[in-house]
This record gives sequence, C-alpha cells and structure tokens, in this order.
Amino acid sequence: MEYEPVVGRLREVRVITRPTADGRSSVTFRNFVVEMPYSKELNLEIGALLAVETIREDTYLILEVADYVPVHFGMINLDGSIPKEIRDQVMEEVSKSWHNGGNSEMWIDVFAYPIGYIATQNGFRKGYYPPLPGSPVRILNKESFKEFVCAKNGTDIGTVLGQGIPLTVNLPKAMVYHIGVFAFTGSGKSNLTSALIRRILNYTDAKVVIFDISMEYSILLLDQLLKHNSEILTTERYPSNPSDSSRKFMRTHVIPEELENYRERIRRTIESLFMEGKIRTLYVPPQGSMSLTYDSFLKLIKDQIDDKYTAFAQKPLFSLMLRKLDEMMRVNKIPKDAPLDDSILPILDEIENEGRSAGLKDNSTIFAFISSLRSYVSTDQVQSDEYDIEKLAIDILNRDKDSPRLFVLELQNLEESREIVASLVEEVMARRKRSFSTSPILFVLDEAQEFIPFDTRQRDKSELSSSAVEKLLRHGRKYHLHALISTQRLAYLNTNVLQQLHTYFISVLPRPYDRQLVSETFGISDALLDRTLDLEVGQWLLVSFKASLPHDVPVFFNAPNNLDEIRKILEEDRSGNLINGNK
Ligand SMILES: Nc1ncnc2c1ncn2[C@@H]1O[C@H](COP(=O)(O)OP(=O)(O)OP(=O)(O)O)[C@@H](O)[C@H]1O
Repeated sequence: MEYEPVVGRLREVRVITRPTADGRSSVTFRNFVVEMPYSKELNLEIGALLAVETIREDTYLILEVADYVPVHFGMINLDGSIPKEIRDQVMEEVSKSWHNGGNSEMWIDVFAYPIGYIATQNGFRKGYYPPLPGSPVRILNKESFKEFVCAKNGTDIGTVLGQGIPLTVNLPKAMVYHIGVFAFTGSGKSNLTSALIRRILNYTDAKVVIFDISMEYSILLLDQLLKHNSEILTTERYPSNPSDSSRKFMRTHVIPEELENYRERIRRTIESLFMEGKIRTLYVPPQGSMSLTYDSFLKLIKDQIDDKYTAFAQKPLFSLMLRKLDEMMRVNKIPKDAPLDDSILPILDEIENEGRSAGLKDNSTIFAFISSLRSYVSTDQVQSDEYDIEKLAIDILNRDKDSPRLFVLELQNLEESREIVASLVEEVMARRKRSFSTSPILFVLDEAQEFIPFDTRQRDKSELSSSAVEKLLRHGRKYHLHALISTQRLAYLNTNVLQQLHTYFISVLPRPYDRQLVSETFGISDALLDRTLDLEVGQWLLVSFKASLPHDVPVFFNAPNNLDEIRKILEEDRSGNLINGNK
C-alpha cells in the first residue's frame, strides 16, 4: 500500500445511533475524527480512503472520508460571550492566517467511517479491528486507491471524484445482481442509464429491453439503434410514408436542448429507421383477452369440480381430466405458466370418449367445456400478422448472431404499459425456463415506481406489473434475466425489491428517508450519504455489494455525458458513414 506524504492522527471515535427509516428498530454507525495538518496543497476529497493503525500489529483499518472542515485553535471558544470588537479582530487574524500557509494553530478535522475492510501485508480483506486513538492515519495514494477500488480490466464508466482516475467496473457482474439508479428529477438518471446501456451493448453480449414511458431513449441511444440490429416498438399508429412518420415521431419526442442543432439530421435518421422497418407497431390485445396458461386451465377444471351446479355424474370426469393433465405436465416438464396449447387435445378426446361411453347427454356441460377448449387452442394457433408480445418475446430470446439486440418499447398509456411489462416479462421468463440459455437479457425499467409501487392496486394493473418484476428480480438471475430500475423516490417503490439490487447509483435524493434507506441497505454511514446532496448534475455515488467492484467501497464519480457521446457520433456523421444519407 502506498500513501500521500501527509500524516494525520486519530483523535476521536463517535458512535451514532438512530431509528431506522421505517421506525421499527435502530442502526448504529461508527464515525471517526481524524486530525490532519492544514496545508493548501493537501490532496483530500470526500471519498478518499485512509488507513489507521489498529490493535493488531501490521493491520490497518480502512476508513472513507465523508466530510472535512478546517479548524483554527483561536476560534474554538469564540462565541457570543466574547465582545464583538475582539471577535472581529480574532476572525480577521484567523482569516489572514489561512492564506499564509499552515501553522500549529490550524488543522483539518476529517470525518471518516470504517467500510468493513482491513489492510495487511498480504493485501486487503473484509474485517474490523479497533483502531488505536492518537495513532497515525495515512491517505491512500492514487495507485493504491485504484488497486483497491477499481475493477481490473473493467469497463470505464467515468472519473473518480478527487482522484482523477477512470472508474472501471465489472459490468457483466453488475448486471447479474441487478442495478438501481436513484436520483431526484433532473439529476441525470436517463443520461446515466443511457451511458450504461451504451457500454453494456458494446462491452457485453447482453440484449437490452427498455420500457420507456418518457419516450426518451430512442433519441438518447439513436446511434446504438443504428449500430446494432434493433427495434423500436410503439403502440402509436404512424403513417405509411417514412417521411411523414419521421415528422410525427419528431413531434411526439423531446429532443434535448443540447441536440437542437442536429434536429434535421436526427429526423432523417429516424426516417431511415422507418425505412429499415426498425420502428414497428406492437399489437396489444384488448384487456382481458390475454392467453390461457396451463395454470389457469387447471384452475378452470378445479372450479368445475367445486361448482355445486356441475352435474354429479360429470365430476369424476373433470377429476380424471385434472389427473391426466397433471400427469402430462409432469412427464413433459411443462411449467404452470406455459401458454395453453394443442398438446391438451388427446386428453380432451379421451375425456370426451369416456363421457360418451358413460352415456352423458350431448348437451352436458363437460362436452361444451371440451368443445370451447378445442376451439380456443386451435384458434390460438392461427398465425396473425400483428407483432405481439409473444413474437417480441421470441425475438428477444432469439440467439442468432444477427438477431436484434436493443429493444425500445415506447409506452404511452400507463395502465396498458403495466400490462405490457407484466406479460412480456412473464412470457420471456416462461420461455427461458422451457428452453434454457446463458445469453443475458437486461430489462430496463425507467420510472420504476409506476411498475413496482409501494402500494399496488389491482384496478390500475400495478399488481400485475409489480408481481412480474418482483419475480424477475428474485428469480431472473438463475435464467440470466436481469433488471436495471430507475426512480426518483425510493419511498414510492416496493421495498421488497430493494434488497435484490446489488448495485446502486445515487445522486441527489433530497428526502432523508430515501437516503436513510440506502445507508441501512448497504450499512453505509449517513454522513457519507448526506454528501450526495452536494453532488452536481452528472456526479454519482456508486455503492455495490459483491457486484460491480472488487471490494464494496462506495465511490463518488463523474459520469460521462451521454449527450456528448451522441453529439460526437452525429458530428462524425458529417462524412455520412455512420448514419445513412444524413449529410
Ligand atoms: N453526466 C452528465 N454530464 C453533464 N450533463 C449531464 C450529465 N447527466 C445529465 N446531464 C444534464 O442534465 C440534464 C438532465 O438529465 P436527465 O434528463 O438524464 O435527468 P433525469 O434525472 O433523467 O431527469 P427526469 O427525472 O426529469 O427525467 C440533461 O439535459 C443533461 O444536460
């Protein structure tokens, strides 16, 4: 481990206890006060790492800087009881002394907290030993910081604040354990999300499916839509002429101010996407006409058995149907959520024959039931030309090298979009279970509080989307299905899902409740989370638990501006090579 030349001393240990955000229990954080000599050249920033001697020989406790304040001895007891003239004189002297360089009367109080790691001669490892008060505290230099924090051979997602080194992360691993992007509106959530998706498309083999209710991502990822085989799915009806369609598209989408000068070039790019058939209408069946699954079929049969109006003579046949179906599902390993198909026809024939030999009348309920099921499974197989959820799921799961990799679903109606999210996620999960593959798929849910709200309701379909997304977050990893969710208020989110996310990107969260939730989930001091209030647009705190980084160290960083990345491509496009016919 290598250090900056300056050495401080550990002065105080403070233990802070507060109630948890939900008020049900309490949490305790240890905060340390380190005294560093004051110098104008001191290279110390929030997020810097310190090493302090511990009770164990050659073992150092690692601390992260959450805040620092310059202190002058002359002002320690300078309160209102001192006459004003004297106060003014002292303050003037102190103010001058800061500019004259350091002396023994001035120092910096550094507030730092342990992040659960110790350093020994053999490197860094998880652990805690009590540090020795009064003992030396050193600042890790850039090289040691990089070695400890950044992922080797990882993907560059920005610059570490105060260190000026690239922040590299393990993107595939971050994706595996799901990602959350949390910040107040206008802090740069969609910008960061787009920058991450851009890297996922270019440095991993994952497919990306974006549920976009703000209609932003087609523009924010315009170059990627051209670069990769991709699809924009919309429920909007566009004119058949690509030029008119592109004009309508421009009217219904917000073009960021920074790209205003490229309006015409963007329009022509959209026109070329229409011509290439990359913008397609998604057919959404009318409400309530979603397909039957094996599970709902089992339930229908059970309802018949339990129904007091079902004729007594028919009940054993319904029971037989149930048993045969159960047997077939077990033998053929058909999951309950698989869509009902014509494999049930032989069972229907058999039960019908049994009914006839038992002498049931032609107008018996069971015959009507069998006949309506037959027409359901047969009609369902008639191929329709409409591009629907099932066909989209097949394209998403397609493993051919030239199959689409990026899907942007532009969803305008909230209730309908919840149904689409639920049915697509369920369909992809059910199909993946039946035909396993390891190729990763990332679902991106912008404005996640609309789909997995704290308070779900059957009426507005949020119960449907919430249960599908919860399933994806809990079980998706086994099937290489992952999620990136972004929201401006954690408090509005179904809290069950928060524990499933192992990588959080946090910017300004003005409500203390939201910040407390994050500090409790990751065991990070409130003092560090509070620093996110000072972050500027595009600056983020990355916290990860066994996912993005080799060690779980919260890192402040400056994200690249996604708009600069597209602007660069649009500029390069002057040659006309990147975006068809766009000069
Ligand atoms: N990394 C960055 N560097 C520079 N500017 C940025 C960065 N990220 C975002 N911005 C600027 O901030 C503005 C808002 O960003 P963005 O639309 O991504 O925020 P948001 O949090 O998604 O907002 P909303 O919740 O309203 O959708 C952008 O127009 C962009 O100019």
